[in-house]
Amino acid sequence: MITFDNVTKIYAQQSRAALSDVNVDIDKGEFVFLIGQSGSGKSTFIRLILREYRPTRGTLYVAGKNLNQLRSWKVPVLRRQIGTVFQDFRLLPGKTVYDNVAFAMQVTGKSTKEIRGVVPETLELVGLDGKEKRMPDELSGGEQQRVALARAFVNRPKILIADEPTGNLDPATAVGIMKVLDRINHTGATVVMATHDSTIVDQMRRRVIELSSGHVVRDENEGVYRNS
Ligand SMILES: Nc1ncnc2c1ncn2[C@@H]1O[C@H](COP(=O)(O)OP(=O)(O)OP(=O)(O)O)[C@@H](O)[C@H]1O
Repeated sequence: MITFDNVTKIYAQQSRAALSDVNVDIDKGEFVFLIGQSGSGKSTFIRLILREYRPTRGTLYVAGKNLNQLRSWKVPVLRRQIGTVFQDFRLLPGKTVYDNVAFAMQVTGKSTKEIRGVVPETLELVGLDGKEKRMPDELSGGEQQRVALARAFVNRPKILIADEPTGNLDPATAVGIMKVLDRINHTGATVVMATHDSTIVDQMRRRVIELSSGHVVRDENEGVYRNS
């Protein structure tokens, strides 16, 4: 589903590579934690998958496409196959929970009938049924992140990228968000989550890819945050 083939990324005006000779293969349906200190290259890894940048060297394949060769006008088609959530939720403040999620379907041209079927089902999946009419500022942080997850997943993308999704949440709330991500993963979606949350990584025991100064220094199944 995602293949980094000897990928190096050097930003303009920088001498040091943000990612260096990265070789990683992520299969359909995998759940991967991306860990590493601040500046180790996690965001760069994610931004390359989203084709915000191209590799300086090496080749990147996502959902069957060679991103080096992907034409700019096809990038939106790629991004429709990738759901994203971030630490800061990024909801539309003037829209209800329902409308925040429905909007993601409207922009891809889905019919009202389809939207009326899929949005409630997705809100139930993330544990928000009954809260459809609330505004974002009437929700807790955990609930706002659930809305963001519903919005990211409502079009049933093949890949879900979560960049520090629990970074603003207390530990108990974070566990609830991880349960939702696990549920989404069990529907067959590939999940890549960048995190600094060692407790979560240690609890979940999924594949761990650790970056250090742009290099993959560890890639192990059922991994933990710190290798002792
Ligand atoms: N747009 C950019 N232009 C130049 N250098 C950049 C840019 N974005 C990131 N970098 C540099 O690339 C390296 C990797 O940064 P990156 O943001 O990928 O790390 P990170 O692991 O996501 O860090 P954090 O945990 O703080 O989000 C750092 O040295 C950073 O300063």
